[in-house]
Amino acid sequence: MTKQTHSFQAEVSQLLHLVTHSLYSNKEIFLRELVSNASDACDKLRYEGLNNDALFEGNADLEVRVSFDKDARTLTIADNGIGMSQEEAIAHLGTIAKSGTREFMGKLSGDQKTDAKDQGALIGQFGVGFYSGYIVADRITVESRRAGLKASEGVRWSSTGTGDFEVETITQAERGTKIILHLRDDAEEYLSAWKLKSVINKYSDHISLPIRMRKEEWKEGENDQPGEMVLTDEWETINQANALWARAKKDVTDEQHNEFYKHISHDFEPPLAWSHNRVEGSTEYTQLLYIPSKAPMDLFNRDKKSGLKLYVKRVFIMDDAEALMPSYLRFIKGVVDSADLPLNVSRELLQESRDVKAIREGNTRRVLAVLEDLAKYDKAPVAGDDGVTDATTEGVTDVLSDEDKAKQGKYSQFYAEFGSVLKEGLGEDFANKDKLAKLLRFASTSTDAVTVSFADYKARMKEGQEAIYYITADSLAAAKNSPQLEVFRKKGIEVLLMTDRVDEWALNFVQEFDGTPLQSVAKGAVDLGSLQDEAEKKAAEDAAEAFKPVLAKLKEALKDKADDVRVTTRLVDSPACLVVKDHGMSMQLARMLKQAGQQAPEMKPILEVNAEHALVKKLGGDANPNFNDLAHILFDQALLAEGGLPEDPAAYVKRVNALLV
Ligand SMILES: Nc1ncnc2c1ncn2[C@@H]1O[C@H](COP(=O)(O)OP(=O)(O)OP(=O)(O)O)[C@@H](O)[C@H]1O
Repeated sequence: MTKQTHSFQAEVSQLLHLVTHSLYSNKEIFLRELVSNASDACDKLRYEGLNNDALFEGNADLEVRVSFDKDARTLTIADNGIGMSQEEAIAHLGTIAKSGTREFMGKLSGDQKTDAKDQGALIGQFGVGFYSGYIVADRITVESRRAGLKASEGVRWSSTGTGDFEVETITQAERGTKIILHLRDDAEEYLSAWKLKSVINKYSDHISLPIRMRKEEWKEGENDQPGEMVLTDEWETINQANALWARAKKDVTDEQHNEFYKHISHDFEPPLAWSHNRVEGSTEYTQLLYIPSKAPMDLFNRDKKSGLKLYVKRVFIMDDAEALMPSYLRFIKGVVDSADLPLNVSRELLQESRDVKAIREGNTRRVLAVLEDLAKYDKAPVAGDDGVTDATTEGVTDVLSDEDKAKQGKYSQFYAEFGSVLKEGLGEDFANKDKLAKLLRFASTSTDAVTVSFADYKARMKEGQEAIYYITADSLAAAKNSPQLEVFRKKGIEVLLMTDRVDEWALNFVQEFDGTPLQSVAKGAVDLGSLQDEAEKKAAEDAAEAFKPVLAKLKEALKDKADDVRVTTRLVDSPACLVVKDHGMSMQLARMLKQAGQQAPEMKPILEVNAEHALVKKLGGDANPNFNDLAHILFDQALLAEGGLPEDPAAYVKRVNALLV
């Protein structure tokens, strides 16, 4: 192929512009990105080579070489990994491969307020892959040959990073890729072995391949000239070159974990927590699991692949090994390195393997244990609390180690990001249902913060209270103002306020907690049991008795709308409310299903009326000429109060207006 010129994809030009204009404050990350790509390329070769030994071309010692040429002012990062064909070089280096990068770019350019410096700081943490080379280079030349292709089928790609790039065919004996950076004037510092080593140590020490540089030697000066370090022909390994997860736990620093996590997840924030273990027994494996700090944008896509990489005896096998984690923990990132699985294991085989099942169960247990631990130290103040202690930290002494102190607040952070997905586990993972129930947090009538666990609630239950009361609603405001809460408020009984869309579905799987049943305050008749005294019970019965004739008329007037009408003691300030039968679907869920275009059972709610309320009293007997209109208004208002809409809003308005004039 003679030299051809191609244009960059529009997003690449945009990215390159940002890279060159805003990243000067954090230049050195380019090396992390290029070494990371080289390492990925070697992993790919090792994997493809499992079934095709010829790809190694007689050399299976994979490595990355970093070298520089002071005179030519170039820095080269070379690997003997999978390499690129001509088509691959055009496709991969002319477009943005990572969907995450594209989203990130969208966010950056959408936010006009961030100036170039802030943008620089942001992308600096995020990493922009190959294109980060342009932070320090005014031209990048890539020479590559894909493993298995003929020497004459190599490719040279070259660009100044402005608009277009050139490609031509070259002959390259060794497979793999050389990234040659023609350094800018202000990037001369990278022509120093000392500088390069320090950056590689900082960012790339976790890379399991050897990263090699030419050894330097001190050479005495001649003729009174000062001595200097000169490069020799010997290559030395400058990193630890063993897989991070295979090292002893105590030998891995937090910074190394942070860098490794960023390398495997492409996340730009450090992880919230991690767990690193060697599991021995009938199935042997090493697990290194990270809980991210932030949820990805596609968290609720249940088809999203898990974030675990599978290795077998240090050989990379696959990304996104979904069989290693249950779907509700799909946000966990990390590595599993198995000692037992065959090297040629396929995705299909993974689904059926007993070892994999054991690993999945082990991973699940481990993640839940980390979450339990974070939850134990989560110091979330409850309303009226001075923030010093609360029920969640009970049992924890005041003298916390620094490590435990660092855990404070992390569970709330985790829960805000991932609480909803965790709830999927209630329906998915019956073996761990009890553990998951302990990890749930809700707002309640005592606090708007989503921090109340079932255990906290139980510890605060009133004497004689027999159930954990909760209400589901579309929003916190709707839940808090729900008429169904009135009697609970009056009696000072806490009610959990559940406002997450999945709550009602998830609660189907949790009927009780630690022996105490869960009871929706919007379902069935209220039975406060021994929380109600005899006098109250008697008064309620009398009121119901006296109200019977009106009730009969109400039932008749509303027979098309209400399944039943009854007198209730749950209301204090409101005239009426709607409830559903004990095990019925809540009105809120039925509405949600309908909105989502799904089948929801046609159901008529029960209208409960407060016989003590002035409006209800006004309904009166036969004499009231407006009885029918009032009855409908009562029903429609109860519907409005719980977030619904009257079936015929115009008729409702007409009725109210008729009474107002
Ligand atoms: N050293 C290399 N050897 C082989 N291919 C490479 C090398 N460097 C880059 N590539 C190819 O170029 C593509 C683009 O690289 P870039 O750094 O922009 O993002 P990325 O590495 O794809 O992100 P991710 O790591 O998520 O795949 C890579 O996916 C890879 O196919």
